[in-house]
Order: sequence, then C-alpha cells, then structure tokens
Amino acid sequence: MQSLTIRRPDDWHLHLRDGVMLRAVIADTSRHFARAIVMPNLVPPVVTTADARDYRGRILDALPDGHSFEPLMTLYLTEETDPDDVEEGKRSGLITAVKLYPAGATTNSASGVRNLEKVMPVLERMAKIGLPLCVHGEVTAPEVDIFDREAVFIETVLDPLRRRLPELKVTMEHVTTSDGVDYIRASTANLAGSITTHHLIINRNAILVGGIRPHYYCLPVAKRESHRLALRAAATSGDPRFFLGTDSAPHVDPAKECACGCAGIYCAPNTMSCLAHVFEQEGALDKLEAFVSLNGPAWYGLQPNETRITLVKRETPVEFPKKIETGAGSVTVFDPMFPLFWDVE
Ligand SMILES: NC(=O)N[C@@H](CC(=O)O)C(=O)O
Ligand SMILES: [Zn+2]
Ligand SMILES: [Zn+2]
Repeated sequence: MQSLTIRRPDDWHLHLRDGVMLRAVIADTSRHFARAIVMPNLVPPVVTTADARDYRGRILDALPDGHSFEPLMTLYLTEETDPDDVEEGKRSGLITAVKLYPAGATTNSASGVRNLEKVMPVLERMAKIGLPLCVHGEVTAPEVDIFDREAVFIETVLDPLRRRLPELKVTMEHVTTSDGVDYIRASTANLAGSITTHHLIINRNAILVGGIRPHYYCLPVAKRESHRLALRAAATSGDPRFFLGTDSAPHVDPAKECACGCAGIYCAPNTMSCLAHVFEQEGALDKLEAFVSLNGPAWYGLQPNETRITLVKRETPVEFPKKIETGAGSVTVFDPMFPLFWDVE
C-alpha cells in the first residue's frame, strides 16, 4: 500500500461561520489541519480586534474534545477601520491578516471597501508593521464580465496598489486564472497566492454542462480549462509563493439550490484526499507537503507544524458523506466527480 507522511497541513483560507454551523463544520477541518486563517465575513462582519477576540473564543468553544487547532484570526477591512485597532490586534498576537473584500464581490461583502483611497491609512500602517493583506481579487463593475473579474482586478486595483505601497505584503486569495498565477510568478517580493482544492479539480463546465449545478458555484467562479491547468502547474511546482487555502465555504442546501443560489463550496471533509489525488495525477506527490504544510507558514512568518499526518492509498474508494447535517440544515460536500482512494490515516 502506498503511503505518504507529511507535516500536518494548515488551511490558509477557511470559512467557519458561527453558531450551529460553526459547531457542525469545525471538526471537518480540525481533524486534519493544525491551523487555519479564518475568514471574517460573518453577518455582521468581524471588524475590530475585540470582535476577533470574541469570535476566536467561540471557535475554540466549538472545537471537539481532543482536537488541537489554532484559529488564525483576520479583520474585515471597512472604510471605517481604525489603524490603531489593527496595530493593537497584530501586537497582541491575535490578528494574522486583514481581509479586503471589494464591496459586493462575494458572500457577505456588503460592508467591504468601495473606495480604496479611504483605507490607505490602514494599509500604510499594515505595511509599516508587517501585517499581510488578504484580498478577494475581483472587481465588481457591472460592465466587467464575471470571468474577467480577477484579471481586471490585477490590472486596475492590485498592481497600482502594490506599486504605490510595495512594502505591503499581499496574499491573492483563491487565485483562479493563469493571469493570477503569472502575476504572482512575475513578482519579486511581498506577493503570494492561495489556491483552493476545487479550482484544481473543476473548470466552468462543471457548473453549466448538462444542467446548472449550484454546488460547483463559488466565487471567484471556476474558469476555463486552460486556467485550471495553470493552477495545477503552480500548486504542484513547489514554488513557495503558492499554498493551500481551501476556501471551504458552507451554505445550507436551500440557500444554494434556489433561483439565486449563494456562492461557496464545502470542501473541508475530503480536501486532503482530493489533493493527494491531484498531486499524484501530476506526478508531484513529493510537492504536496510544500503546498499544504510548508509554503503557507513560511509566508506568514510561522513555523511549520511539528506533528505529522499519514496519507494512505486504499484499494477501494474512500466514502465521504454526500451531505453533513447541521442545526441549520444540510450542507452538500464537494463531489470531485471521481473516486478518491487516498485517505488520512
Ligand atoms: N468563495 C465563495 O464562493 N464564498 C465565500 C466567500 C469568498 O471567499 O469569496 C463564502 O463566504 O461563502
Ligand atoms: Zn473570496
Ligand atoms: Zn472564501
């Protein structure tokens, strides 16, 4: 039997939600992952250091007995964010990054940034104190095609911002295009990117061919095949600027299976199995540890985990539940559309 032992992975982009949903989903991450950057797009969002401290407490309360897991907290950047509060969050060790959502770009982004000029004092402070900015890199202008939103964001928002403030560390989250991969590869400093599990597996056909499939709809939306291949090449290259951010984003089924379904794919339960499959297909199992366990901590200035996990390749497919039950309703688990043989021991 084939097996692979690697340092315990971390998830550098995760939605844990709150309340009954938090309690239902957290174990699917803490079972395999030691740490995760927790997204602040709750309703209302996690805006201040005090909000993040409270939310961290609720996450730790929800953790099953025997699981050790460290939530790395983020602040939701708004046009009212106070640079002093951000600095205090970083100094106290509570805050790992600040998250920029362009207003209207994705789920719960209504309180996001409309005018970047208004948040420049916060960004300047972050550059000074070495606190990374995580960005949902899509423009929202209605005239921009949804499949071009990432490329246009790079050209019209991200690149000008990085030229203006080159000392700011920026994580381009959930990169979905070859434009994003190329932009990161061309950078010389202070830029890295996370890649989700599902964007390595699906292209936009998964959402639209043979019927509309809401469980493959997320933002940024999956792109054409050439982009998926570029993401695979980046993830499996060992390049330290690319690491895993699952963007596991649970929504109850009725909120996705309707006339205006929410964006988000719940991939936490089978992420490690999916990734081992992808890396094996690419002949790059030896690069899996860099992608899931080494590159992320190096970028965020943390030590890699000391403990390890072992992946084993079974003779027969590993079964994952199709849905999980939560106190708020069922949540469909990401279906990679191929059998999974890799399992975490
Ligand atoms: N990725 C998604 O499609 N949805 C995320 C928000 C996000 O990460 O953009 C969510 O919170 O549901
Ligand atoms: Zn996002
Ligand atoms: Zn997300």
